[in-house]
Amino acid sequence: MTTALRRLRNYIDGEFRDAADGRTTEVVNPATGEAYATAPLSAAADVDAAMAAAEAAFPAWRDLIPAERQKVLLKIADRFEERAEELIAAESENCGKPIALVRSEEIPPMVDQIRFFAGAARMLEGRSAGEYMDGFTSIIRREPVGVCAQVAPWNYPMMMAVWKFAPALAAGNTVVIKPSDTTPASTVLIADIIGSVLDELGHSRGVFNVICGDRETGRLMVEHKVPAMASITGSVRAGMQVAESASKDLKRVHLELGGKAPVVVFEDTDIAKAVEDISVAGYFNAGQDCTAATRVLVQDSIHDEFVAALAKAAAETKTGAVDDEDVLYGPLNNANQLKQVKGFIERLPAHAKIEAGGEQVGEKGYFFAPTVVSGLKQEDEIVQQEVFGPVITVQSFSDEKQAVEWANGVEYALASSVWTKDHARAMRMSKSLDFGCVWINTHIPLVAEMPHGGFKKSGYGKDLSAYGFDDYTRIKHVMTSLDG
Ligand SMILES: NCCCC=O
Repeated sequence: MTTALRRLRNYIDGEFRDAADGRTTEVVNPATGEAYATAPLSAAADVDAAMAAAEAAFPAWRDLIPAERQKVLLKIADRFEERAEELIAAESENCGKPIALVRSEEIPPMVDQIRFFAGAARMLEGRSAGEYMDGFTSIIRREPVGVCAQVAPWNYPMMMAVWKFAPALAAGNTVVIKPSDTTPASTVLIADIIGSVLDELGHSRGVFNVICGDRETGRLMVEHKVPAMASITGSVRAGMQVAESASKDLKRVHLELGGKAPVVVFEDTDIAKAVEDISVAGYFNAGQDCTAATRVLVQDSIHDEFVAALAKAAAETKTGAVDDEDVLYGPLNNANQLKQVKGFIERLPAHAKIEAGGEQVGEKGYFFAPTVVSGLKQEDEIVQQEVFGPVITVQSFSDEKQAVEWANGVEYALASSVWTKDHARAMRMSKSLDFGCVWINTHIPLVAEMPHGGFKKSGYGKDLSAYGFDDYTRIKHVMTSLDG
């Protein structure tokens, strides 16, 4: 007996709609490998409709006093809490994520982040107004950018949607957001939540629109004439395409494109604590995290002890069913990602050694074992490229200079960490590490008040924080004559 697939829809101007031409894609639960829903495969007509709704809603939303936008965001945050179990269920089915961890690790920060941006809505800053030429006063207006086209990734579909819509709406922009084609369910649910709040508080539902679809849909959004800004979290390849498309009409671009975080462990570190924290930061969310503690560089004097402890921690780490509370992570997000991760392992050079894991787990779904690979060289593919799977690589370094050179010797530059009891060394390393974030004796925590974003091929623009908020605004100089 076949069960009917649930039908997800776009959310445009306050209405749930199928794609105009009726095309759909199947949405697969990665824990089972089975389709559970269909989602629209949106094309130009759908993108036009969503952009038109966001464009029509923009003037009224822009012109609200910030306190009114704050009220909307605070209510959205409350509603996220009230409907948390629905969000958790959707996200867990989207991604195969352990239910208990979505509840404890995703819902509270998301709610906090929305509340942070609700506050930011009332903190639109400009530098001092004043007389910079005799007889004239200059002031700064900080304004929203306009309609924002936003493309979210599949690793944290709900949270990345929050990182995009919350600062954009707080600053007075309107939004058209596209979830990944593998994970649309939680974003469609978010549309229901935001739409109902907008309605209750008397605002146009066109302020927030969701378009489901694939890369081509994303391209149509970015190239569309309406949005003033394109924001994407995704691969370097996707980011470069967005930057190129956006350059045709000089749209503002905001890119978060992944990482290859070095985890630099010096010989004076507390090995047991470092191993415990690094294995959680490397395997959480199946390593599908752009800041994952994926690339360990360990000082040669403690290398063997450290690798043995890391391999033991990997063997004790559990992946499995969404309702198993002992599980640290679920499956890889999709069949293609499983193939990618397997490919990295299959192509390992002869000098590499698999210390733990290295294979798929179970026959159903896309689970992969917690893996440790040692004996690697700086130029190896698995050291240079983002694996986005539960794989921690280990290299052995001799001194601080070599550690810095290897840590910085990749094209990504999002996050990093240094592990040492020597404060001066930690401070020297935090200056030398060429990454958007340096953690000291920890790895992966983030807070709404601090920026998340990288350098080099990790992209540009910040998420979270007042810096992220500013990215969704533009500044205008107004100069007035004092002669009347
Ligand atoms: N830990 C959150 C990282 C966001 C991007 O993957």
